[in-house]
Amino acid sequence: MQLIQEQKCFGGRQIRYQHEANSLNCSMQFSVFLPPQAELGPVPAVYWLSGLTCTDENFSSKAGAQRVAAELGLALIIPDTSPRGEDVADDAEGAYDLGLGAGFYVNATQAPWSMHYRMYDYVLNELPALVESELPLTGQRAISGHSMGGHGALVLALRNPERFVSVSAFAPISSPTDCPWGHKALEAYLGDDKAAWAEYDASLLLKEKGCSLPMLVDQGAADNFLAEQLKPDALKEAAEQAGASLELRLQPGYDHSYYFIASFIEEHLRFHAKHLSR
Ligand SMILES: N[C@@H](CCC(=O)N[C@@H](CS)C(=O)NCC(=O)O)C(=O)O
Repeated sequence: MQLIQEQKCFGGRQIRYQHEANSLNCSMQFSVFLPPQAELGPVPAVYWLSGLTCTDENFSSKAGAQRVAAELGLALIIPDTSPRGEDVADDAEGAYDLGLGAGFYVNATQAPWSMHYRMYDYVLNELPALVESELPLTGQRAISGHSMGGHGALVLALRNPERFVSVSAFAPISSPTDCPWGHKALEAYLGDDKAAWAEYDASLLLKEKGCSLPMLVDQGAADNFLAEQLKPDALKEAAEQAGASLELRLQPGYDHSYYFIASFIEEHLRFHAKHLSR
């Protein structure tokens, strides 16, 4: 991987890398924050998955996560939200919720998407293997994300609980099989195989498999997407049925923006640090 940008930040390093991603058949950029403790030895990592329209730079520049990550000795690993490049398929109308910037963290099975759209494999396998071999990381991982990325974080953790110590989300798409964003993406990427859709629905996975990991979810009560797209009640019901340890907090007055994320990212990082240090 090639370093393409670096800034000092809270005593640590905010870095941007580029590499050839085998799972995605394209060149990708991602961001990393290494806390000052990484100068002395390996540190655990929190993976952050962003939402629709984002690149790795939205979280890096808007969430203000570095101050607390530096205090807690946590690395932040921030991938992009879809494959990229001129030969990568995009929605014909350039819609923001399909194609570029909208990979939904799935392995697409349908043409033309299946050539590049394998963000599930990329985030679960290729990216951790790469950063853990090249950077001072212990291999302990927590995962979090926002909206489409909250969906990705929950699905990755629920399907692979042995890979993570804890999971959290901000305004996740809690049941993509039951909302317009999810329907559109899952139909395009996976076709009409509803069993395949269910493998990417956090509420259905939680109901079916339960979850041994600690889960923290924050949702803004003034989020425009809450009722139609996000549906956190589905996640809450699934957790109750499965006896899983989900803390779901409705935050009065907060919307869907990075102002909401910036307000609670400290609590999420402290939550993950508690589990990563065990
Ligand atoms: N553009 C869409 C919404 C896209 C959106 O809200 N994206 C969220 C994630 S779902 C985001 O993080 N946007 C980038 C940003 O705020 O920096 C719309 O206006 O309906």
